[in-house]
Amino acid sequence: MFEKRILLLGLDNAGKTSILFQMRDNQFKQTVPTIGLNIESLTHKRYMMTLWDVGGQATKLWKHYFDKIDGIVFVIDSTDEEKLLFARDEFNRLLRDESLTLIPFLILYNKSDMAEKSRSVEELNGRLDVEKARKEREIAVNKCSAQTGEGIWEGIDLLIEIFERRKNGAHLFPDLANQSQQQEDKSISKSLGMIKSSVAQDSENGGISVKETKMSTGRDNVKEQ
Ligand SMILES: Nc1nc2c(ncn2[C@@H]2O[C@H](COP(=O)(O)OP(=O)(O)OP(=O)(O)O)[C@@H](O)[C@H]2O)c(=O)[nH]1
Ligand SMILES: [Mg+2]
Repeated sequence: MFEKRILLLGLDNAGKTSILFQMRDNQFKQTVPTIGLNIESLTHKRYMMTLWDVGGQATKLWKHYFDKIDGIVFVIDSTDEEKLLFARDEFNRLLRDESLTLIPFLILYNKSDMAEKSRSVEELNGRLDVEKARKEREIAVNKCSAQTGEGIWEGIDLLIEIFERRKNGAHLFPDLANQSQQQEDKSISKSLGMIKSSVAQDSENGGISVKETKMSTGRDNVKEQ
């Protein structure tokens, strides 16, 4: 079983909580605007996913949840012409955020059940400039409806395909992945170096005093350079 932390982001009223409840309960439930967040852990295929549904009214607070996440599901109301521009701004802000450089995205164009108002994937992709963003980021896209449930799991499966590819060492942007790996390795060996020298100092002062220094690298088999 693989554990993944996934953030559900998007403007208020996009349908994040409705999607989360549909995934959890297999039915459409009435929601109220989210103040704070909802968290649900769901198992799908070989993945244990913890989904963090963050309220869309306070977009400035999103960054507090960026640490240690594996994917972002960005939900857009496909029927809301007026809000598309704001959604694009927020989407671009996420793409520019340095701590998210390697994070894959799934964009869900929600409310597809409102057939008359719901825009096509092609049009929405164009409005968000998804093709441009895809030049340096893995972005899956799907239309869905939290009301009928259609398209949600299909979208999640696309995200899982990205996780699977990466697990097998096939990163779509290997240069970016390597660069970030090297930076991580450097900062880890720097920390290990600091621990070593502090232990050495202690033994010079006569006696071995082992300091309680716990480190979590987040990775196994870290090689020192
Ligand atoms: N027709 C239709 N309505 C939907 C769908 N998804 C959500 N809604 C409605 O859209 C409104 C907002 O849904 P929420 O799930 O609360 O939206 P949210 O993104 O969580 O909003 P915040 O918590 O404010 O960020 C509610 O009235 C939902 O019933 C959908 O797929 N189809
Ligand atoms: Mg909500």
